[in-house]
Amino acid sequence: MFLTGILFFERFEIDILSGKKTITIRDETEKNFIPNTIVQVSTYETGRWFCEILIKDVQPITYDELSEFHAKQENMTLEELKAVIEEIYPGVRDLYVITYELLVG
Ligand SMILES: CC(=O)Nc1ccn([C@@H]2O[C@H](CO)[C@@H](O)[C@H]2O)c(=O)n1
Repeated sequence: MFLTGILFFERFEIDILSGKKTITIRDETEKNFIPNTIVQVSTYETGRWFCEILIKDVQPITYDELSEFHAKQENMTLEELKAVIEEIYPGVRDLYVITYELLVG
């Protein structure tokens, strides 16, 4: 089955709603998003809904392939992005870049 909802840490909500953060990087448990489908977005902490996104693309990537290009789309430096991913997914090297467009905020 494909995924129709996604959770984000509250600390990223403002960046998502302002359009500064246009990708998320997830592990294989969250790779089953389908391009051109709408996904409901809620906070990880309390499950509070805060927007809808349109999935544009899902592409596999390894941790070592992450670049300034991805960091810019996360509104972070590459060092910050790698630290965040290492914190959320310690030791995971096979990841997925999910590109999305904000629909309702
Ligand atoms: C709530 C939960 O289960 N998982 C995640 C996993 C990732 N992310 C964010 O995606 C980007 C790359 O990983 C970074 O901006 C992360 O902080 C998130 O907000 N929540």
